[in-house]
Amino acid sequence: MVSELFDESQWDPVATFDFEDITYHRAVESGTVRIAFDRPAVRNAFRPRTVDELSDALRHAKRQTDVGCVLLTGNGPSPKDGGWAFCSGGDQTIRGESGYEYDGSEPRASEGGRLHILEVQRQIRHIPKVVVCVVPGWAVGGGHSLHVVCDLTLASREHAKFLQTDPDVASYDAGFGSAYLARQIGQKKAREVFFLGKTYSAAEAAEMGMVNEVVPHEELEETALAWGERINGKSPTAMRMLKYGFNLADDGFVGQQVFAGEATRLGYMTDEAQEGRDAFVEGREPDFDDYPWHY
Ligand SMILES: CC(C)(COP(=O)(O)OP(=O)(O)OC[C@H]1O[C@@H](n2cnc3c(N)ncnc32)[C@H](O)[C@@H]1OP(=O)(O)O)[C@@H](O)C(=O)NCCC(=O)NCCSC(=O)CCC(=O)c1ccccc1C(=O)O
Repeated sequence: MVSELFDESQWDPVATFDFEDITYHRAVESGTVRIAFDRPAVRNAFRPRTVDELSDALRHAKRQTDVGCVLLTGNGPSPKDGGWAFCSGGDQTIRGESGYEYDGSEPRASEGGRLHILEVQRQIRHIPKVVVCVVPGWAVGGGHSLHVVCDLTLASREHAKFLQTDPDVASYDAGFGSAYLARQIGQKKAREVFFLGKTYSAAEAAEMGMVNEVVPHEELEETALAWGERINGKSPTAMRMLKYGFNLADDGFVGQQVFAGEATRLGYMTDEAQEGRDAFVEGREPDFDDYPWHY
């Protein structure tokens, strides 16, 4: 069983990979993929292997031109105690002096401690698709930050809980996890999340503006899939430009670069741009007379 909420008839495994810490599926009937933490016994805490796998799955999803929506969730419940989690952040049991450490048997063990969940945050931020965080239980620490960076968050009414423990374990996401959270819920509330470390229910998180919708636990994944279908019905170009437009001001020059790159792609697709290319290739002056100075 992948997860108690997972409907096998709606999904095919993505065969390219042999993941250990996550599962990766593609919807049978729509351009939606589902990437899920699969360490429910530790509330889906991530270790370096988990982060590598997440990164590989996101890189693969990015390149699927018929996929418009990525669902990021956590499998469950825990076989130990039945508890549910999206993700409880970095696995504290393998945290070394300079980051989270591979187990000695893994090929990358010699690389030392890693903090590369931040690279995954940037992948989520830049992927030209809508990423929906589907929260079936705890979203804590680095798991909370992942929910913050996703485009939308859908939460289980009964089991979703939101908590920032970073300062309890002397960690600090001083990037998207805190500063971008403040954009979502306001400075006072974001500071409360980190400085008081209170646990918020799904309803409270929705009230604060960091969760889009709260649904009964049993309906979580079917609602997420329905959101994916809705998203996939829209114009890919419009959705991509909107995502990058939403990101632009907060992401500085990188935000501008990503948005401008897509604007360049649109430019390349015009006859006008092709005239520029053809003129160079044919060794003649370009003739842009047919192309108006639009206003
Ligand atoms: C998540 C809890 C609130 C759940 O509480 P509860 O339901 O009572 O369950 P427990 O009995 O506590 O837990 C069950 C079981 O799971 C183990 N476990 C839970 N979380 C972790 C974890 N993060 N690491 C390792 N193991 C975990 C727990 O020990 C139990 O095991 P048993 O063997 O059954 O006893 C609660 O569990 C909790 O508070 N967990 C810790 C949350 C936490 O502090 N997370 C780390 C925050 S720091 C972080 O995530 C850093 C991330 C990062 O890489 C980063 C780096 C640089 C900049 C920014 C970041 C960033 O934040 O993203």
